[in-house]
Amino acid sequence: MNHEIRSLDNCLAPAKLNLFLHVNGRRSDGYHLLQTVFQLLNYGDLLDFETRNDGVIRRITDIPGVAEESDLIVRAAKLLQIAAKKKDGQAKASLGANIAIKKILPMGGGLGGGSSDAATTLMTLNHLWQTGFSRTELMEIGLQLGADVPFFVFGQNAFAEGVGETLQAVQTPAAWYVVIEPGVSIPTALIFSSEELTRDTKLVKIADFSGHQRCFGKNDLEIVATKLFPVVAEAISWLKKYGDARMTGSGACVFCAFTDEEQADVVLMQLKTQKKHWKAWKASAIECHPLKDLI
Ligand SMILES: C[C@](O)(CO)[C@H](O)COP(=O)(O)OP(=O)(O)OC[C@H]1O[C@@H](n2ccc(N)nc2=O)[C@H](O)[C@@H]1O
Ligand SMILES: Nc1ncnc2c1ncn2[C@@H]1O[C@H](COP(=O)(O)OP(=O)(O)OP(=O)(O)O)[C@@H](O)[C@H]1O
Repeated sequence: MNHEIRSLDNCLAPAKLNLFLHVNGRRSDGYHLLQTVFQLLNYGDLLDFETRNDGVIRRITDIPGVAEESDLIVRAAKLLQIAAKKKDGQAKASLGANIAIKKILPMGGGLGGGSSDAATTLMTLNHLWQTGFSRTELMEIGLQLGADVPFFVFGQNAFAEGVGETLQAVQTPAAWYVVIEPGVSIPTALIFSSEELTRDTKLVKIADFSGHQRCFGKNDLEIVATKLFPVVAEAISWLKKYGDARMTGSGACVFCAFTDEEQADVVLMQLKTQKKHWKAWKASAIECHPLKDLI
């Protein structure tokens, strides 16, 4: 057994955007069948990991509003610990970790923050604990935590189907994205449970997306989210002056793509003077998760 304390600092949990998000149906368990393209950004939460030899898992920084035991980071570490014990019995009984997080991504923002934190935890601890799970095994563990977790473990921009777990790598355009945080937190379940949600968008083929790239499709969750949260509609309509703005995931964040960083800077400057109360930032599209090669 390896008793050495091992650590990795500043591990990125990147944000994702849903470049489009179609709702195609609903399963008998209430979960929705989707088609979406996930885009990774070079912007996100930062996590530090240090192993311990006493089997204890600790989140050593506070996240206001998220209790330690319900934090997706802690739940991910515990699921990995259980899976390792099942696989390797006694040898893995002492696996523990201290985990610190610098929370950058807004909660209920549609950027996949909690899911990405969980995926970064699975990938990093699998490496530090030397538990040897494959990418597919980690994606299966991740799916128990949330529909978006498998994508982050997959580690590449992807066309997703099913509830988000059937993934196919996809080429997306190089771009700078301006993202507006309208200042509300939107619970994903609230949007999916709306009677006004349309669930019958026709299935598309990934080849259709590859042809059109940036302006392809729509976000079916947008109609419901903007009705319940008018500030999201306001953000979309403000950003639409500059391009094809839309909402990511179940909201609340709104984004628009630009070819050049300078164009993104101009939009951010305008926003600063006209809409001082909205937080906004730019990030570039990335092809792979920075921790992809840990697995
Ligand atoms: C909207 C997306 O962000 C698109 O990327 C995801 O599909 C949501 O992923 P997530 O935040 O990881 O969501 P989960 O924590 O798995 O689910 C939250 C709630 O959203 C609803 N939900 C989620 C995903 C899905 N395909 N169908 C659903 O109906 C369910 O009511 C579920 O209880
Ligand atoms: N580490 C975490 N970071 C953020 N939220 C967490 C975390 N752990 C648990 N949660 C819970 O998950 C909820 C959803 O947070 P998250 O930031 O993932 O939303 P989101 O960006 O809308 O996700 P998605 O795009 O997947 O719908 C939060 O309101 C919070 O209660």
